[in-house]
Amino acid sequence: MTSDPRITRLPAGLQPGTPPAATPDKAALRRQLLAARRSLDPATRAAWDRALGEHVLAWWRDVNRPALGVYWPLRDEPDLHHVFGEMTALGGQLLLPVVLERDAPLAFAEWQPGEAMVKDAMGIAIPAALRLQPTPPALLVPCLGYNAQGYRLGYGGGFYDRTLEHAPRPATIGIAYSCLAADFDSDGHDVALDRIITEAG
Ligand SMILES: Nc1nc2c(c(=O)[nH]1)N(C=O)[C@@H](CNc1ccc(C(=O)N[C@@H](CCC(=O)O)C(=O)O)cc1)CN2
Ligand SMILES: Nc1ncnc2c1ncn2[C@@H]1O[C@H](COP(=O)(O)OP(=O)(O)OP(=O)(O)O)[C@@H](O)[C@H]1O
Repeated sequence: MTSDPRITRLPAGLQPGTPPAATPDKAALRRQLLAARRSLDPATRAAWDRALGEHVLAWWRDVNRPALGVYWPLRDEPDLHHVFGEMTALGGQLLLPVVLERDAPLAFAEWQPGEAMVKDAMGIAIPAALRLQPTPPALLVPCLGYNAQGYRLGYGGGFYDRTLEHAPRPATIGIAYSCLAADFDSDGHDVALDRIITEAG
């Protein structure tokens, strides 16, 4: 097992550390980044998830907040399940995002690692016993892509942006593999994340 980026199989023109050229077409960029993430070698992905988990744990030990919004990985997003137990042991309540309606902010539900899950209408895993809570003071935000200014590209629902436009704005940590760095312009409604954590730190 290795974290050597040379063993990844990325599409031509999308090698680690080489952001793709700026494109005005976010749909095309989403397809490109989804393909890049899907094509990651499983051993590399596992090593990167372990490294990401360590960085997130170190951040969580420092920030000392009562609750953290995490995510259940979708479409080859980094999987941080291996550190969620330890994060709970450190004292924080974990919450998962829940889409209650389109064109609206996310809701958040209390979640304990290991509890029963169901799929919602969009096919996203949510706790079977939905215990809704206010937006947490800190959020891990999965990024399909991210740019040098800390803006994120998601799946096009606008849910995180609509969540972050409300006060009090949570501390936001974008989670991504470093090969998903991209060059795109932010839109007026986009909210920059406080920090992006990748496998590199
Ligand atoms: N792991 C994880 N959970 C999450 C999110 C996430 O980004 N990651 N979300 C973060 O928001 C919410 C789900 N958001 C989603 C937004 C759009 C689509 C979706 O299928 N979009 C269509 C295109 C829609 C359009 O262009 O209008 C698609 O991709 O085909 C799926 C989930 C809540 N849970
Ligand atoms: N705060 C907002 N107010 C109004 N419309 C918004 C807001 N945020 C996003 N939108 C709209 O939602 C749609 C998707 O936004 P965007 O492309 O930024 O999604 P995304 O961040 O990739 O998706 P997601 O957060 O669900 O993963 C766009 O049509 C955008 O105009």
